[in-house]
Amino acid sequence: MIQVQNLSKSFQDIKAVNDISFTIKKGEIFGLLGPNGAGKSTTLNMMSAILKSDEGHIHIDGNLINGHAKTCKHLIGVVPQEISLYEDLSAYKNLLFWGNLYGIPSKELKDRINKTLALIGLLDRKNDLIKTYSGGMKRRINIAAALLHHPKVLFMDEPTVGIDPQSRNHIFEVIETLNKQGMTIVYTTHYMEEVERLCNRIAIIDSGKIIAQGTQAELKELIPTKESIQFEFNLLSENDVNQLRGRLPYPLSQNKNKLLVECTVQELSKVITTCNELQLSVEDIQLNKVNLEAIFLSLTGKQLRD
Ligand SMILES: Nc1ncnc2c1ncn2[C@@H]1O[C@H](COP(=O)(O)OP(=O)(O)OP(=O)(O)O)[C@@H](O)[C@H]1O
Repeated sequence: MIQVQNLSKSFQDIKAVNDISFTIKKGEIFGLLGPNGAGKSTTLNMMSAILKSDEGHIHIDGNLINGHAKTCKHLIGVVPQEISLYEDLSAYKNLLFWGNLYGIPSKELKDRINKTLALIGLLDRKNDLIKTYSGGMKRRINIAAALLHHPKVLFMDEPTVGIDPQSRNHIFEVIETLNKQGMTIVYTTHYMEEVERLCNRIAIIDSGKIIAQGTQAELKELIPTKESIQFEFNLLSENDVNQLRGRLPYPLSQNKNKLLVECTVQELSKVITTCNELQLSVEDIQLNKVNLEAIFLSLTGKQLRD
């Protein structure tokens, strides 16, 4: 559905996007994950023809996009980072305004607005002024505005920044419903939990470059670190650790009363049984998962939210 080839963009001497390429299949939720300033918005702005690229090509549903805003208009729905609504108008009137910009016939538009408001869970608030809405509700109206013209793909630029957890969940549910209906979605964020929950495939972007891409399982293969489980005991002597070493086939490392065992969750019961046999009382257990944060750290030497 989407092909991005060797895309680059500079602002004076800042190389905001540096020779990136990726392909997105129809019906996928594709995540662009990276810290602030990584180049996510610049990429999305080029993909929606808001910005012209210096180099490279973008094709969406067979159409060459490269700066052709007209081609994009009906193909793409864009949910920008900023809320773009009139505070003194109701949600319904805001959506009427957006729908008219797309030339949707008025009878059809009313029906679409009601359906879209129902989808985002705000039909009962449709006549309330936007200024009475919470930040999260405004975001949901922003999403509705991007859907009225029935685009084939939806671009969402950090749609959950600065909103409460309940609205965040609501937005996730909307995204999942849209995706089930077949919508292809490009989702940018610096929250790894969001891409872990939502995205089929992910490109990790840093300093304008894609440093890794693939499914979560593929990305996890990129680093040698395995899952590990940390046990905390009431008391743990060197002799206890030696006994555990003799009985367990996993690498162990001790730090005072804590023991790091390089095993998977599936192997946890074996460790607990052995601890019970040795009469070691486990106080706490913590799972250290190989997540995207760990992958980012391993590939760049820094935290996602540095
Ligand atoms: N219009 C512009 N003029 C000058 N520099 C820009 C412009 N837009 C973006 N940049 C710079 O390009 C780089 C990438 O910015 P971009 O907004 O694409 O990053 P991002 O990953 O979306 O981050 P954020 O989450 O902070 O929006 C940054 O160094 C930014 O300062």
